[in-house]
Amino acid sequence: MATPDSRDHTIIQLPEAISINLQAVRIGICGLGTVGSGTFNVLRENAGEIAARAQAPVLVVHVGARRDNPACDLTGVRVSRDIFAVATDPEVDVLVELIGGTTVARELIETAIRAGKHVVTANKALIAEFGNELFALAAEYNVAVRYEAAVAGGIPIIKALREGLAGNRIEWLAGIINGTGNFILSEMRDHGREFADVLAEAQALGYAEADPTFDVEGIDAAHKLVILASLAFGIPLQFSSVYTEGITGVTPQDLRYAEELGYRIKHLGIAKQGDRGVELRVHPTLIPADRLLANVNGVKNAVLVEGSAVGSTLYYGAGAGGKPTASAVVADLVDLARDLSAGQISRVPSLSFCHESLQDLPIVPMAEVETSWYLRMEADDRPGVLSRIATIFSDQGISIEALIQKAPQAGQTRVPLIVLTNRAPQGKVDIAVQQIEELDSVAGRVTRIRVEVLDG
Ligand SMILES: NC(=O)c1ccc[n+]([C@@H]2O[C@H](COP(=O)([O-])OP(=O)(O)OC[C@H]3O[C@@H](n4cnc5c(N)ncnc54)[C@H](O)[C@@H]3O)[C@@H](O)[C@H]2O)c1
Ligand SMILES: N[C@@H](CCO)C(=O)O
Ligand code: NA
Repeated sequence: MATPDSRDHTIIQLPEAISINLQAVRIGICGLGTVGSGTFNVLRENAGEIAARAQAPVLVVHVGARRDNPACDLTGVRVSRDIFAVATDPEVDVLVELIGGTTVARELIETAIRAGKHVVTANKALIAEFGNELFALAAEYNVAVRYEAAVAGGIPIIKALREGLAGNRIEWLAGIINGTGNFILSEMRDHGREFADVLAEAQALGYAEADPTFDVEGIDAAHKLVILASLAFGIPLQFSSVYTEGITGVTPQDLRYAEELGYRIKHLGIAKQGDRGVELRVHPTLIPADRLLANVNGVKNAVLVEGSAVGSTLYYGAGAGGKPTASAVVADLVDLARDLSAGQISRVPSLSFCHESLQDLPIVPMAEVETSWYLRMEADDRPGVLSRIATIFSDQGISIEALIQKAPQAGQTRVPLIVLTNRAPQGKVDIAVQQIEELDSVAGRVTRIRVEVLDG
């Protein structure tokens, strides 16, 4: 590490209390898009507080970017078009990877680790899919890989699970963990806006992934859920085990009917551990409208964690966006700077549990996962139809909590019928739905959305 006065770019005003003789932590940022530019600017704007907390100036010395970003004043900072020049720069202590994706980003991080650099990343796809390998490589080279920004943007949920809740057995967690998806559902519900129109706005605001199907098909939430589940239960990262359903099938009609029934539809990531193993699932979910999670709107995220000792705790804040995500990246940098000054970079294991203690618990098959269900169908409005449907449910041992028949829509002979069931395994519901879809008196497919009450 260099002393700040040995560099020509030390133009940041630091409080006098921070000794100028302290060694600076030298940062290389790769990727100067939404999060990269946010991180660069937060480090500049809050340099005094950051240095006071880190007990050392945290200085960006090298930026790797395809092009400059007008939002960032790069005067005095080395800039390379080749991001690998940052990963091998002997003057860089910590590489911040903010390019995204799992190919070049993986190679970049591995190069940095092999060059003895610590890494901070916001890349949930990379951690979820290749985190096991990256953490092992980092351990081999005695460097840290930090990823607070990878889950729920600015909310310090990784910190909470790795450290704050370390005294608990985590029973389950449920979260709104994709800002773009929550923004879309909120705008559709509150302002009747079109899905595609809101998605375009989320992209313009810098919330969406480079490929927005990751947001709307639930893949991004699945990446994040896998990370949360590993931290919560001490299991290796296993992206392929997550059941993933997005929000593209949620209609304005269902948002409205849910509301009428006293529920809201939210896209949730849910991880639960029980006697039969671990449930890992991402899907739209009806939750009672009076729950805190039901009232998390727009780009906000929230994660509800049920711990054996603490009970329920809830973490809320901005789930996407440049500055909020930068807040998490910079928090990792401050943490790392503190660890570096204490000479203890692996004080907290990457996945909270010691690597040797990670346990590959069985994943509960979806057919066995029990929830309540919202089922909507179009049925003939004539005697006997309701009792046929009710019999199909009772034959599968599924009890009906509510059955509502709506008025027919203009020009329609069939009526929308909504069934709310009590808790039942998905396998039973699959059979009942198939039998209902085969009835002549029911048209088309049955819309199915899970219902969770999220009781602590
Ligand atoms: N945007 C958010 O709100 C948010 C929140 C949390 C995490 N993330 C994650 O942060 C990462 C960055 O996201 P973003 O929204 O800032 O994306 P972005 O597209 O705004 O920025 C990425 C930048 O990296 C650059 N880049 C990509 N490949 C490069 C290469 N090979 N060489 C040089 N530059 C390259 C691009 O030109 C772009 O400027 C992603 O992993 C994303 O999942 C984003
Ligand atoms: N695309 C992501 C960014 C934050 O991880 C989201 O909308 O939540
Ligand atoms: Na976070």
